[in-house]
Amino acid sequence: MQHKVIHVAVGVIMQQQRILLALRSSKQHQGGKWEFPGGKVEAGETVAQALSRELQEEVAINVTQSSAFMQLEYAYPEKTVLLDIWLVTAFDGEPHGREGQPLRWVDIAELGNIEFPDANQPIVERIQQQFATS
Ligand SMILES: Nc1nc2c([nH]c(=O)n2[C@H]2C[C@H](O)[C@@H](COP(=O)(O)OP(=O)(O)OP(=O)(O)O)O2)c(=O)[nH]1
Ligand SMILES: [Mg+2]
Repeated sequence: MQHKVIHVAVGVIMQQQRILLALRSSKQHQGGKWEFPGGKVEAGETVAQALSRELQEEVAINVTQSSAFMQLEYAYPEKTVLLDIWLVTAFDGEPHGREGQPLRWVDIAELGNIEFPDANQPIVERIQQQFATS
């Protein structure tokens, strides 16, 4: 059966070769896994607007510099998502989990060791390709 595709704004928040991750609560879809903060694009919003809103709501930052990074559609058994992934390279504020979720900064080189939602593998590969240090 063909379901509606859920459009999601996702922020790869980068600072000094590290990326900010948040733990999805066990009650959420793909719960217990680490994610790039973000959420669903609402009707009438641009993706950039959704990204700014979600990052303010979830991790209390104000995005000041971002650029489109990649898009990826992924079919979970229960829903299909279109992840619209943006690189956030500057922001105001000190990130904290406004919904009680733990946050962590992870070195780009360590991203391969993190348990992400199943859709995220190509995102991790692309970040590591583009920002490899050694
Ligand atoms: N934010 C985020 N969502 C992801 C990632 N990878 C991935 O498959 N997803 C999926 C999980 C969810 O089905 C969907 C995002 O929904 P969400 O739960 O963040 O949406 P939201 O913040 O608007 O939350 P809610 O109001 O519906 O509770 O995208 C990721 O890295 N970050
Ligand atoms: Mg969310």
